[in-house]
Parts: sequence; C-alpha cells; structure tokens
Amino acid sequence: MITPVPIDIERYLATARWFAGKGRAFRVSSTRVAVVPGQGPPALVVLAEVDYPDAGDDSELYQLPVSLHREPQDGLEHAWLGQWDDVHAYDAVHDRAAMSAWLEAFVSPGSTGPLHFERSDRTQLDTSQRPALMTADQSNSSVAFGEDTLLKVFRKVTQGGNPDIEIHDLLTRAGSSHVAALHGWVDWRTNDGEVIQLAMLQQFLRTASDGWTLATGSVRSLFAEADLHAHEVGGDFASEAARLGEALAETHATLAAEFPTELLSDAGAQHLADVMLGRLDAAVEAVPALAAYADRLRPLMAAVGDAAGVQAQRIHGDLHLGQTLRTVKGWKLVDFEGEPARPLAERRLPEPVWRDVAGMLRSFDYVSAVVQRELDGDSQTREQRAYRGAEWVEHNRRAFLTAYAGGELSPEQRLLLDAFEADKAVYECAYEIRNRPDWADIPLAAVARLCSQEGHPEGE
Ligand SMILES: Nc1ncnc2c1ncn2[C@@H]1O[C@H](COP(=O)(O)OP(=O)(O)O)[C@@H](O)[C@H]1O
Ligand SMILES: O=P(O)(O)O[C@H]1O[C@H](CO)[C@@H](O[C@H]2O[C@H](CO)[C@@H](O)[C@H](O)[C@H]2O)[C@H](O)[C@H]1O
Repeated sequence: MITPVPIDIERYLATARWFAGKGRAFRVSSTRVAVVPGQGPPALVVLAEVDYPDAGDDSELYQLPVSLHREPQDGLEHAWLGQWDDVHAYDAVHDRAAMSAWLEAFVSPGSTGPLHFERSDRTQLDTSQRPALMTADQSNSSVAFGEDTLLKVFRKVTQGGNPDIEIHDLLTRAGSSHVAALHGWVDWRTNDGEVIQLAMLQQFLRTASDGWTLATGSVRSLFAEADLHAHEVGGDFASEAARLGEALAETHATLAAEFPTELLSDAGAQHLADVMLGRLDAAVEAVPALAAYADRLRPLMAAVGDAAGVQAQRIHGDLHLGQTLRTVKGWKLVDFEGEPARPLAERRLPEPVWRDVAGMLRSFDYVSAVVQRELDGDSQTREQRAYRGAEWVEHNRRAFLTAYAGGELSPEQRLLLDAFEADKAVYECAYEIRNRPDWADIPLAAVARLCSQEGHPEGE
C-alpha cells in the first residue's frame, strides 16, 4: 500500500536528531500509513521510505508517529509537521493525547490494520499516567508514562526482528536482573508475512543514574583533588567498574544460555576479520588522518581470521557507559540494538563477547578525554590532567576487565580484545566525523596509542 501524506516529511527529517541521512541528498520516495486504535484525536503511524540518489539502491525506512488536530496545538509548535485544509499534523511522540492512545492500545492487545500491539508479561498498565518525551540525545524517541513505564519508538526501522526487543524479551523471560523488564511491543505486519518492529514498552528505571554521568563525575572529583591518585579520591569509580564487569559477565552467560551459541568456523573467523578490514578501509576514506595508522592496524585485524574455535554468541553489540544504568539493585544494560550503522542481519549474528568488553574499555577512555576538554588551564595543568586522566582510565579498565574475566586472559582472548578495541576506535572515528567532528580526535588518539608500543596497561 502506498499512501501519499500531504505533510513535508523531508523538511522534518532534515533536522531530526535521529535521522541518519542528515547532510546527504535524500528524498522520501513513498509512504505507508496506519491508524493507531483509540479515542481522541486521530493518531497515525507513517512509514517513510527514504532514497539517497548518490547511493544507488540504498534506501531506508523511517517511522513517524503522527497526530492530527482540527486546531493548532499550543506547546506543540516545535513538533508541527504541516497542515492541509483544517487539519494540523504533529510528531506524535510530543503529543500527550496521542501517546496515551498508544499506551491504551497495549491494554487490549491485538491487530488493527497492519498495526499489532503485543504484550509479553502481565504487568498492570496504568493508562492515567502522563506521557513525557525523554530529552536524552537519542537515536530513537522514548516516552515515559509517569514513573513506571517507558515506550521506545524506533525511528529507523527494518524488516525483521529488532534485536532490542528480541534480547529484552529473552532476558526478561530468563529473569535477568540486568535489564529493564519488557512489557510488550508494536509490529507492522502485512498479509504477505512482512514484519517491521516499531516500538517496545518496558519498565522505566526512573531513579537510575547512567554510567556515563557517574563516571564523568568521578573524573571531575579526581581533577578537583590536585595531588591524589584515582583510587584515593572520594569519587573513585573502580568498585562500580568492577560491578559493571560482573553484570556484563552475568548478562553474557544468560545470553549464551538463552540463544544458540556456536564455535567460530574458519569461514566465520575470516568473515569477522574481513568485516573489520572493510570498516577500516571505509573509515580511512571518511577520516583521512586514520591512513597513517592503517598499515599497523591491518595485521591485528587480519589475525582475527585465525580465531576459529572461539565461542560466538548473542551480545549487546554497542556497549558503552551511556548504555548502562545504576539502580539501587545494581547495574542494568539498555539498548541492545547494536551499532546503528551495521546491517541488521549482521547485528543479529553470534559474535565473540570481546566486542562488548572492548566497547566498555573504549568508553572509559572517552570519559577522561571528555572531562579534560571541559576544563581550562595552562599547558602544565593540562599535561598533569592528561597524566592523571590516563591513570584513571587504566585503574577503571583494569577493575572492569578483572571482574569480567575473573583472571588472566589467554593470548587468544587478548588478541581478540585488542582487535575489537581497534575496530571500535576506528568505528568511532567515522561516527564522530559524521556526528561530532570536534570529538574525532578522541578515538584518533586512541588509535595512535593502540598502534604505539604502550600496549594495554590493565593486561600487565
Ligand atoms: N528502561 C529505562 N529506564 C530509564 N531510562 C532508560 C531506560 N532505557 C533507556 N534509558 C535512558 O535513555 C537513554 C536512551 O535510551 P536508549 O535505549 O539507548 O535509546 P537510543 O536507542 O535512542 O539511543 C539511555 O542512555 C538511558 O539513559
Ligand atoms: O547510543 P547509540 O547506540 O546511539 O551509540 C552511538 O552513539 C554513541 C554516542 O552517544 C557512541 O559512543 C561513543 O561516545 C560515547 C560518549 O558519548 C562513549 O562513551 C563511547 O565509548 C563512544 O563509542 C557509539 O559509538 C555510537 O554507536
């Protein structure tokens, strides 16, 4: 079904934080529309297919929940999508009435046209709770209902199972204490068997603090104490880093128990190495400064091709401190979608756990670098902060890794970890150039360090 909608989706996409095609020439080639059941102002789901003239057949599908009103809505001006005749259209995630209709649709799950609301547990939903769009800088859009429930509306959607829903579902059913419980999800289902997953409803961890905020706070405490070492300051993060290592190890164990695992075949190991090498080549194109390191990174990545026999399993796929939440009951992991830039089929493949471990190790480096950038000072002060910041990074990386692995890494594990860390830093160079060019020197400096003789302090 191709349904034209008379709103200027292109104008809206061009400025949306979650639109991955910003800065490229694009056009909306088709739209499909479905109606969300319920009372109140009409709420629609629009699926917009986006084409990129510079990229041949490359197209993407974006979801726009839309609400329609007979009158212009005060307070929703920023979410205005357009008007035809006397109908005003808004981005519905900002619209309380429309989001309440979504929550109510979960109370009587089932299908209305292509939209299917599914419940996965029996948690009572309180539909009187007031919806509020979260303000986090996100790839998707999340709406909290009061203090208990969170609806994450996926923006870039794809045919097939969404790993965030799939993994939250299995971990919730397995009783994992390291995820926010899943309550349900929304599918777009067509008669010919196509399924596109649109949104998920889960427990809202309202009082949790995210790992990024806590860790940057720890580095700020360190810098406020001129002469102390990282383990001596009140805000030492190492015991939390260790708990995070334990939480990740437990989550990996549950994932290995709940999803199929496999031992990497020769072809599987070679595929992993080829993907890393391909990403390196593409990143060098986007970030020419990487070229100086490429010849030293390639042998490390190519060696992954010899990793046949290593266990591969479902993992998080894009783990960093911003994906962790500290609750009174311990650490939770969020956002199991994997790296948004990787094709969906690849993100759902079993992989060595070292990709996640490497992601967290990289994140400790970001924390120290980002705090240093916030602060002024003469060159001597900056040099001293760089030294102390590096000590903080080593201290926390070691605490995390020791708790995760529970002992020394084997040479094979060390090699995989090093290769995944290099791969992540390369990915980050390309990510930063596209999204935050001012930050590109953070992963670039990490690549330079990985290529130098300094090695990995926490492994010694
Ligand atoms: N269940 C939850 N409860 C409370 N906060 C959450 C929950 N899930 C995610 N968050 C917060 O929202 C932020 C964005 O969520 P995330 O799932 O990473 O979205 P995105 O895929 O859009 O990046 C996270 O960094 C976290 O701080
Ligand atoms: O959270 P997303 O799934 O959208 O992940 C993407 O964005 C992240 C930035 O928010 C990016 O993470 C990089 O920056 C973080 C600090 O902002 C840092 O902690 C991470 O270590 C670093 O990789 C992530 O790579 C990207 O996929």
